[in-house]
Amino acid sequence: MADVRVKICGLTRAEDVAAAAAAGAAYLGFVFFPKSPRNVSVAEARALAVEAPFGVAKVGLLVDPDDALLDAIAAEVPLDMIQLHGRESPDRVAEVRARMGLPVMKALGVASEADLEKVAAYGRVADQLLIDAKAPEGAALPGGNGLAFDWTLVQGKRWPVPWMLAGGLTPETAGRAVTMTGAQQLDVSSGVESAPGVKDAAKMRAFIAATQSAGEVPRL
Ligand SMILES: O=C(O)c1ccccc1N[C@@H]1O[C@H](COP(=O)(O)O)[C@@H](O)[C@H]1O
Repeated sequence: MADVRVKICGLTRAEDVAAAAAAGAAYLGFVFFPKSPRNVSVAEARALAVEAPFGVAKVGLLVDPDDALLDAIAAEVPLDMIQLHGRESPDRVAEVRARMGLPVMKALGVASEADLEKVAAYGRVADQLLIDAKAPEGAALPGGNGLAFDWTLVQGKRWPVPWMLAGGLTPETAGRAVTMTGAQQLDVSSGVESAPGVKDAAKMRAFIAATQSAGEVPRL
């Protein structure tokens, strides 16, 4: 049995927050990005976050946020972590971390070995890394596209801080993702939806169950 921590991202309804937590999610993600079908306003995120069960980490996903948005979220939404999913530099990651007084997880889009060269610089300033598929050129969203990357790129890698695997994961692929990469944390959004932005409780349960019954996490 693998003790894998799962983040369910892009929650927009109270019933989905409850279902994700009941299924065993370790992290709940709220997307603050108007182009996303999973976007929530600051007020909507607050309503969801205050009802989230104790002990489940609430993560705010932002894409190149300005300080006004950060301050509005800090004032209203009880979060435990910030996920930066844009083109934020290492210096900006450090600034956001200090401004919010919260740990920051920096997402890095990966399509080739060269993309992993950035890990060292971000590993010095971020608390966690999220290794995601690189969004295609011209895509409306920098993540949440249901696209996977070549997992062999992360096999055997050691990161300076804890990391999550993301990108196109589904209940059908989650177990193999854990076994192949040794990831101890997975992040999923579109793979547990019945339509863009609509979470599916059965898929969330199946996803988390698949991670827990995956083979022993190999020591790579
Ligand atoms: O989910 C979104 O709408 C989103 C928008 C903007 C940036 C990131 C987004 N989601 C993150 O993308 C990855 C992969 O998602 P998927 O499982 O392939 O749909 C994940 O980290 C989400 O948090």
